[in-house]
Amino acid sequence: MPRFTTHFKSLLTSPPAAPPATATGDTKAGGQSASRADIYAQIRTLNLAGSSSAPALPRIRYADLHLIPQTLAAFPAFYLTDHALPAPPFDQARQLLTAADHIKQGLVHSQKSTTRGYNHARHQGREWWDYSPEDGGTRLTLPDDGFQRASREYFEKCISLLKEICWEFNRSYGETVVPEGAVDGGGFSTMRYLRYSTEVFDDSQQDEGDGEMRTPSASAGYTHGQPAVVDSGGDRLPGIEAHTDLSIFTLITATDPSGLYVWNRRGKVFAAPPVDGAVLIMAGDCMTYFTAVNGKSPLDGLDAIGERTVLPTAHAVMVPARAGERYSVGVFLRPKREAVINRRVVRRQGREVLEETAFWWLALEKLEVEGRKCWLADG
Ligand SMILES: O=C(O)CCC(=O)C(=O)O
Ligand SMILES: [Fe+2]
Repeated sequence: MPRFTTHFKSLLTSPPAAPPATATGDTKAGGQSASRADIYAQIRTLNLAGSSSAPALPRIRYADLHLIPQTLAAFPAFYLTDHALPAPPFDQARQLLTAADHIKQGLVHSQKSTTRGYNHARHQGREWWDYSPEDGGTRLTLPDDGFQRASREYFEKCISLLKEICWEFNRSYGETVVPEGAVDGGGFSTMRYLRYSTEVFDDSQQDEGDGEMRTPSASAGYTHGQPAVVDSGGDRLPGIEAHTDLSIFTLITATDPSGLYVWNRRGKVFAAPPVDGAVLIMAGDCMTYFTAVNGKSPLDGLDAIGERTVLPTAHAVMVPARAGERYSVGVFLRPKREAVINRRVVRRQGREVLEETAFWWLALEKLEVEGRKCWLADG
């Protein structure tokens, strides 16, 4: 069976199925997909010019959740406004990510989990800590009641909101898009505090800096080897390489300076700066499995892509040189490990059989992808 990587490559670099009539995000004339080099060139240009010169992402009010399914079939992400979420826990992110090294060391997961606790990977201009929801967020965390309360509250409220968006898909389409039991108890959801700063560069390995974003080689952690993001002058910038998230939905809030970019299936880049009082919502890999054409899977390539299919939001962070530190908080709604995320019909030994894909399989398969995450666009 061809690798998962190849299929996703073809999904994201081939002209998409016709968007719905109301869609405007994807209808760039010509329908040509952009190469990875084009996308990074666009991001670098916007990054230098300031994000206000980039096309804007749509804004949806909480009262209009029903607009989300059609919006996500047309745009790679959207802002949600007028929600009732608490203030994002940036102070908590700062508190943890600027704590003394010996404190951070005590928060590293003993089994080197990449989704629990303080990350053990080398620092490539960003560092991060993952909230562990088990036992009410009391594991691998700071021994501080205020910190724990604010983190738990933000995580739980965001997860409830993302679940509401899932039910909105089911309601809008009058059928089960997101299986009900998949996110019971929060599934395998988590929350991440990130800090982007030149202070956290790892200087043990230098890069020649030829103006390309780097695909880190696969390792037990997120990255190793070169810094992830290098600008055309050879400056290393805090950032995160191009990827999609292993989630159903991801909710992001960030401080200035801006630095997050998302792009659609035709390679049109949108800036996603922080917007006061709004949260940014992106689609994760699971949405493509949930919204594939009936009986098809993203593993079937373009055949799986219909009008309603939501592709995972490709995104990258590049913080402008000398712009100062950026903090962000990402909340990832994920299914339970054993949840079936897709059923497709395949021919085996001359017979048609129904094949089920479980979330744990997708998670493992994604770990196999060379470079782990940067497998979206050709180029
Ligand atoms: O910092 C951000 O805005 C994005 C972080 C991100 O993409 C991730 O952790 O998966
Ligand atoms: Fe991400």
